[in-house]
Amino acid sequence: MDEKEIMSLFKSEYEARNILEASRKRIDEIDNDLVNLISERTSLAKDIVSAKVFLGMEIYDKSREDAIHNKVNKLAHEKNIDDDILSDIMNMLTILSKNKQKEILEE
Ligand SMILES: C=C(O[C@@H]1C=C(C(=O)O)C=C[C@H]1O)C(=O)O
Repeated sequence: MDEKEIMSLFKSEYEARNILEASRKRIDEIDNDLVNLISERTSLAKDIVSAKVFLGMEIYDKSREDAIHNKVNKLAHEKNIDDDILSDIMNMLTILSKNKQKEILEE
């Protein structure tokens, strides 16, 4: 999009400020949802690590993480999101889960 095209999107400064404010409000709501979802994902650690101990499995499961990365890579392409960045985010989520699983075993 060139600058001329962007400038034609709004009729006034007032309108542009309103769009900015409404978009930021929606981002705040989405961030809230994301944190709640991350918390829910991480809180599955107790059930997961308990089942793994019973089954004699390690906390780290490479094949499961590879499957998650493949799935998210496909979604990144479908949604036109940078796949390396989405992969980094998934890595962070798996670290949260593994750290929580370790913490539970140390209790
Ligand atoms: C949650 C698990 O434990 C680890 C964390 C994973 C995750 O956060 O998705 C996936 C595989 C494991 O390395 C699991 O095995 O499912």
